[in-house]
Amino acid sequence: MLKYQGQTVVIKYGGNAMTDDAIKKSVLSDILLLKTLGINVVLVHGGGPAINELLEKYGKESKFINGLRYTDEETAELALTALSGMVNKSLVRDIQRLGGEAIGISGIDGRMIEVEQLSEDLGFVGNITKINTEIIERIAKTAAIPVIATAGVDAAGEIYNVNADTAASRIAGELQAERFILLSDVRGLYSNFPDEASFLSETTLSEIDQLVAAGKISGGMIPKLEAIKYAMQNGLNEAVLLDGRMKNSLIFELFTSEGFGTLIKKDNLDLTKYKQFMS
Ligand SMILES: Nc1ncnc2c1ncn2[C@@H]1O[C@H](COP(=O)(O)OP(=O)(O)O)[C@@H](O)[C@H]1O
Ligand SMILES: CC(=O)N[C@@H](CCC(=O)OP(=O)(O)O)C(=O)O
Repeated sequence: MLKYQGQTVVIKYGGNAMTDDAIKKSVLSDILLLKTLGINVVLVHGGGPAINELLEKYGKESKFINGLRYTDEETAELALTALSGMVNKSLVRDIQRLGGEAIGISGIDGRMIEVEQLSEDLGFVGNITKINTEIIERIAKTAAIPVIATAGVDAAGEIYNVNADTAASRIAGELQAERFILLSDVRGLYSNFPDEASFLSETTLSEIDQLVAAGKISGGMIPKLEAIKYAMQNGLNEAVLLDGRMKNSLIFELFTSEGFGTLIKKDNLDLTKYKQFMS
């Protein structure tokens, strides 16, 4: 039997990793190959740069607080247009051009991503209250890859902007994914970014807490790591930060024993606690 056959692999494709068309095509071919090998691939995407561009066209400024976009009502509409209209459909079309099948949906479809307001300061930014996975599971069982844009909807039907890392982590947790891979514009996690020598091929949640406390994490990496931590405390076993700008990084990561990006694991067992049983 092939490795991962029948298992679920959730891939989060960040907007900053999608800027080169040739590499994007190569990443999508790899994703298609995984699907052909019988893996239940679920593709969750971001699109921060596409939202920035659209806001600029409308003369609106992009403002971030701790890596999350301040979202007024108009920004929420434009974010939905950029993510669900532009980025999502271009990924679906590209997969189809490569000979595969894909169905694009947003968190609003089937009320997949239910939210409430995260904080007044951020405006229409959603805090996920529930993920309804049924629609994803139904698509994943077919020949098509579910391609998910991460808008959210609240109880009153109001639309919210949801960070794609947060949504992808929650989806991976709910689906009890075997693997959760975040493709970004960086090789992985560094203990002293961007010093190449400080690249971490493996790390744990408590080591990440120490890096955060030491001020070694900034920008979009903050919500990314918070999201991974939350999902790992709620069922997800591990996550991998991977370079989405490198051809075939997904294949190297999944099919070599060393992996390629930064593997994030729960904490190592503190063996001193079990000393009495070890004499
Ligand atoms: N310690 C760190 N290790 C790696 N990247 C970091 C670190 N601290 C901050 N970053 C930044 O986080 C960025 C990745 O987050 P982000 O731009 O939000 O990615 P994406 O758009 O793919 O979700 C990197 O490009 C890097 O500039
Ligand atoms: C609330 C919030 O910050 N939402 C993000 C949604 C897109 C996203 O997360 O895209 P990337 O993965 O490419 O960064 C935003 O507006 O940029």
